[in-house]
Amino acid sequence: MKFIIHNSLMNLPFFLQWFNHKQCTSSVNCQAVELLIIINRYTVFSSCKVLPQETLHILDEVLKGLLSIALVTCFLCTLTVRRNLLDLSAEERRRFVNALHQAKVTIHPDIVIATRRREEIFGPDGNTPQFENISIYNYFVWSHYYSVRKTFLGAGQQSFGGIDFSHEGPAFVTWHRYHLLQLERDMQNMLQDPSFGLPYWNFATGQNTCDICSDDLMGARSNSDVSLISQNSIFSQWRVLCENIEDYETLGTICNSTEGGPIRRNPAGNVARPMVQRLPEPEDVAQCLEVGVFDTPPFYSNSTDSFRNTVEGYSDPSGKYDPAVRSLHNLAHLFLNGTGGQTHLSPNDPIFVLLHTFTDAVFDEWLRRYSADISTYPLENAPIGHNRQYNMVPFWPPVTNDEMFVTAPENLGYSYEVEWPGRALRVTEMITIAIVTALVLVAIIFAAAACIVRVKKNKDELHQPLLTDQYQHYSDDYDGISTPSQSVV
Ligand SMILES: O=C(O)c1cc2cc(O)c(O)cc2[nH]1
Repeated sequence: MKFIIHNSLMNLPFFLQWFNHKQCTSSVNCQAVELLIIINRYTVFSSCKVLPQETLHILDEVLKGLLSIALVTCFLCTLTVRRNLLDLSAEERRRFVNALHQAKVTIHPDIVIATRRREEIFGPDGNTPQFENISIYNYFVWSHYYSVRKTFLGAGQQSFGGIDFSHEGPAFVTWHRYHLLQLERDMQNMLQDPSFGLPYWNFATGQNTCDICSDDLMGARSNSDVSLISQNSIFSQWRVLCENIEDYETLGTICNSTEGGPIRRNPAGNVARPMVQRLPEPEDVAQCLEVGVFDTPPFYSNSTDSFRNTVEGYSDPSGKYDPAVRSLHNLAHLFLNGTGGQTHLSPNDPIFVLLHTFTDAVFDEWLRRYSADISTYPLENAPIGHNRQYNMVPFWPPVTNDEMFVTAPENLGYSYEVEWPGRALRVTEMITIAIVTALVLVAIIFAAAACIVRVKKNKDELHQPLLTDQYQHYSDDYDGISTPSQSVV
């Protein structure tokens, strides 16, 4: 028992790092930390009887301090709000763009990347480990590349492209969720600001222009080359990682930290593919959220009536699989028409971050509406890496898909500030509403007519001479009539 408390004190940085790794992921986790510390307090009292009372008191105070740190961390974690990029003030926009650039040029404090496969990881002499430092943002790029990279099968052989740990399967949403969480946490640490939240790009505008491609945000189009970013944007200076895909595939190497050419982006400019010249409609999001089943066999890109495949964008927005269709997330990637449209490269364009936070917001809304129903998330038979309890490649420390299948505000310490579009009415619904409205109108007209008739009838009755008047008249006449007693002879 003494070991536990000693350990928790000595390993405080590690402990907080672990705590942070879990992103203060839930109030349950926060409570667990609280409980752990409280338990330790009591173990001090119960097991360290040899210590003088004063020391126990000091230890108790130290532990109370730790508890406060943990609780403050919890409190700050819960403050992360992901907002619409277009709603940020000029100052907030500037800070966000600067933060991204800082992440692009700051060496990741904890991570190095492997640049060779396991067989060659110790280098040609067996004594030169093949790892490299990498920047925070480039690690974000590299981990996405790694998740989609082809498998080297040997010199002179075609690499195998059938494995994708992050797309075309149920893990699409969970993998990208953790990918973003990792970047957000790394940036929070870099900025020393635990409330920093990644904004989102609501790409479902139905427009054929990129509304966030301005120089105060993700960069306008260059005047000199339609597929480049304007010189007025810092992103025109960014250089792309993992470009040399042919080399990796033929030599059996892995993308390293060497940067190459500039980001290419030509929104709506794919003349050969008119379908990707326009962004998804707001209605598409509303329709996608109506698909209540998370995923369906074969848990792949040809799944039909699957929420995951619909938001990923291999189905039409109502959930019907169609090989010719690209919608929602896929359509937004292809609309960018450049670096952001190629899976091994796409995170090099920082729009990737915003496109995926929005996709994650749709996922989170789905989780909320359907009470995070995980029953159709496959335990087995999904593509490799996509089963429910499998670790997501290549994240470290290991994290499984089901750990990300939880509502974000309650479990992961962040929320989205977003309003969801209402779904347009179907023809059958419109007909039903028309019939009901017509019936109600007929009923109102009928009731009004009945009322009018009744009022008129009452009015007529009111205009009839009163009995007293009649009596008066009779009486007047009566005066002129001789009474029976006055006998007229
Ligand atoms: O062709 C597609 O549907 C497509 C392209 C593309 C690029 C990307 O980075 C993704 O993450 C997905 C994706 N889908």
